[in-house]
Amino acid sequence: MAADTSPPELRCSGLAKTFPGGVEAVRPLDAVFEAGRTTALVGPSGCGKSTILRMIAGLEPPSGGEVTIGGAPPAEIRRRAGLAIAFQDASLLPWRTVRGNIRLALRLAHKPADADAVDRLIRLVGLEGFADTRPAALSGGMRQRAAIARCLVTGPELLLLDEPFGAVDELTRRQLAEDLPRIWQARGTTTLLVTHSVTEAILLSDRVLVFSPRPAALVADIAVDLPQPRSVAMTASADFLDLAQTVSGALARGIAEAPDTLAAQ
Ligand SMILES: Nc1ncnc2c1ncn2[C@@H]1O[C@H](COP(=O)(O)OP(=O)(O)OP(=O)(O)O)[C@@H](O)[C@H]1O
Repeated sequence: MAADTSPPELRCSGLAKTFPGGVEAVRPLDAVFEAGRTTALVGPSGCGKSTILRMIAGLEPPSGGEVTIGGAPPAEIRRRAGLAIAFQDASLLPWRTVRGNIRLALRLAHKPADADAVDRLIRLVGLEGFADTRPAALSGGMRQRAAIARCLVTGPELLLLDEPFGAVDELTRRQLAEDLPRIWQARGTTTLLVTHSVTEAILLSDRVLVFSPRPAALVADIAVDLPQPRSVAMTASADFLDLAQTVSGALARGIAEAPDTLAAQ
């Protein structure tokens, strides 16, 4: 792999956000995300996880601190189309088919149209038979899966996933949880994943960051040292259950130590 395409290290230094109206969403965050690793961000609803992801993507200006990706501001990785983001509301272009939306991502990233790669991803996310369907004729979960395929097709260096499986049924979710890490690990993609599911966080990641209720403050930084590749069957193992208890315990501690949370939500 050429040096300029190797996955970059992501660094948050004192990264903080207070919105102009005075809502404090993110307490200063110092974290380094190693290249090629997957980190899950978990925390109570509304704590500030999406705000962190948006600041990392350069879509929301921090009110304090900074984000650097490979030593440069987020605008740089966006300029070279090395960043892919899937948010909860899969924003597909309504007038394009599934295949058309995925191909467009390649075109916008100035990458060659690889019809085989597009079809492989469509199959991987379980949309075989819907390649020529427009978003309006898909379910919410199918749209999310199309958006995930669109993110992956460009082979991003940095992948930001915000509750990407929110509208996906349990069976497909399990399948995606097994299949997707294989893709991004094989490519050495640095991945950040926001999820409400402790199981998903552990299954998909090398590391879980647990945040307090708003304003999001880092409560725990937990290494997930389970072997790869992982399968859903592992969720019943003693090691997995131990980790799940550690993450749930940290979540509970964050809530207990933020007594003014309910009033502030
Ligand atoms: N543009 C904005 N202006 C003011 N407040 C905002 C803005 N965007 C988000 N917030 C507030 O910041 C807080 C954190 O929101 P954010 O979406 O980051 O939380 P989250 O942890 O991702 O939530 P969820 O898990 O429910 O998706 C919320 O209280 C939200 O209302």
